[in-house]
Amino acid sequence: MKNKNTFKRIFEYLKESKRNLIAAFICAVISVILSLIGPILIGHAIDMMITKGNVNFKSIIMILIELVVVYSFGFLFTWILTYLTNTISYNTVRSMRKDLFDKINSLPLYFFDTNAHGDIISRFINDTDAISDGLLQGITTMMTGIATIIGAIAFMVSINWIMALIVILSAPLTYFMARYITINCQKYFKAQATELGRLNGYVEEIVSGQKTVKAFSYEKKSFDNFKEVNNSLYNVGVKSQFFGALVNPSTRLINNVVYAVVGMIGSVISILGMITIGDISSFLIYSNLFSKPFNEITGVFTQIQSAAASAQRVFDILDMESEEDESQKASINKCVGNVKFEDVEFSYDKSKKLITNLSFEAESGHKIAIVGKTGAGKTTIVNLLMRFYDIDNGHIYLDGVDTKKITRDSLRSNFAMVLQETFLFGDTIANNIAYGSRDAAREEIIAAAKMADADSFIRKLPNGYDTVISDSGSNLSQGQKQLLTIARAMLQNPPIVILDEATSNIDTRTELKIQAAFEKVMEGRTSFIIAHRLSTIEGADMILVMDHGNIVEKGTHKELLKQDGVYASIYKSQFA
Ligand SMILES: Nc1ncnc2c1ncn2[C@@H]1O[C@H](COP(=O)(O)OP(=O)(O)OP(=O)(O)O)[C@@H](O)[C@H]1O
Repeated sequence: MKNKNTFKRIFEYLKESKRNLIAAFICAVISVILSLIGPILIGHAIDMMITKGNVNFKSIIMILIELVVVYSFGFLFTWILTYLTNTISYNTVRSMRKDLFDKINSLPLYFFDTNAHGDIISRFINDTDAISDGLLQGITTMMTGIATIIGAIAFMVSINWIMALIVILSAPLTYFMARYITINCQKYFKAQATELGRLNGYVEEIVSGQKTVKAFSYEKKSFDNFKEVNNSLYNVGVKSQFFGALVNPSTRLINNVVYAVVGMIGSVISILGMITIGDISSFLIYSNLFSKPFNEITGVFTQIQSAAASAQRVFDILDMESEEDESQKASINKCVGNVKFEDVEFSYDKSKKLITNLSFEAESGHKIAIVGKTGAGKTTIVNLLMRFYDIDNGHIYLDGVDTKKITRDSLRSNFAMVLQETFLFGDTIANNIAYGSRDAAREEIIAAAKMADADSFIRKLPNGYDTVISDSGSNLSQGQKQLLTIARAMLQNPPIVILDEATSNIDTRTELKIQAAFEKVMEGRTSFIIAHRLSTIEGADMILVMDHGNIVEKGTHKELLKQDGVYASIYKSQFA
């Protein structure tokens, strides 16, 4: 049932290429008709050279010329057919990839947090490739196959209907044999696509985490893990081919037996004078032409099944629930920057409560520091502020407007984030700074970089602002990357900023630079700073101390020290 639905959905995509499909079908029919005329001509030629000294050379030469013309046109139409089917298959897969990309952009962050990135990439690349191959083979073979079968039947019946009946009756046998085998190996094709995705996921993880792999001397273990996934892909691959490869030879076997039987019967009725040698020759060619598509169709069955399994994996993503449609929601322009959390409840895993009753208010221009031990829920506050995740209960207001009632885009355009894990794109430094402000002029980019104190190091790079960042910034230091993201936030110039202090990998001098840049970016903006070193937040307007998802203390540095609670104990431990 699922398979049937998958084919139906592939067919929906094929509809986009309706014109090309019709043209391909016409080409298929013409090339088949041309290939079917050949055997009749050959039969006539044979009948013209029956006995020694009794050969009609003139007519044979005429037939040869006709044959050359027929086969030349056959070549031309087959070539056009191949070109058209390629276009159809590429177009279909292009549309699928477009839909996939569109879908990926609309999926909630939860999807990326819970799925291996390599597996998602595999669906994009390997699975769509398998669909393309399946379509290419499937369309050509089906079109020419069906036309050849119908044409060959007509020609065979016109030559001798008894022999034709024998050939035709053998066809279902071939079909059922092929079907039986392919149904049985379908599960292996599914497993193959899954294992390929797993392999992709693993390799991606190891490549991007190479530093950690090396630091922990994990090479051997990672190689063992890789071997396990690789072997399991090998095993399902071999199993699917063990059964899949049976299809073609077994159908050929049936066809060859039928071929021999028809030859024998033909020679008997020819002795009885009911059929000429030329007709038997033509008939045998037709019987071959008739059975060939069955072999080919059954041959591509495996490929089509593999394409269907891959298509299912693509459709699984397309069927996932996107973030809620916001076309009816209002947009907000630049806000003043008043933020209010009111009785907010939220948990990632709905069976495990995290934030149960969180309320606080941040006035425009204020600096709010969020502190707490690891896993306390600091990043979660950011996730909720930006609506990367939606809250389960309560309200978050921006300038008094419930953020659920406005579009995510307009909400997010009021924020800039500088995270610990900086992400840079494989583009120039200038374009990376202008990522959130695409229309920015070069002078504005440079001014932002200067404010973030990034200008001096950028100028020392081989191509200055036009230096292309390689592999998400591996040619830059951690501190330099963070300065770039601060410049990005400066350029964006939003009313609210979210800053995540870096905890590691930064030398003291760069850290001071970052601190200074942070101070500048916070000026005149509502700012949320996830602080790890309490020395940097003494001047904050409000410090939220978090534990187990909730705020356990709230106030200024002085007030919290006076309370002598959690904050005071963390502070003392850092400055003891
Ligand atoms: N995407 C997620 N899915 C499920 N649980 C999550 C997810 N992200 C975080 N959590 C859990 O939610 C809790 C709060 O995590 P959060 O990342 O907000 O902590 P944090 O205070 O920012 O920690 P850190 O200082 O280590 O970054 C943790 O128990 C964490 O395991």
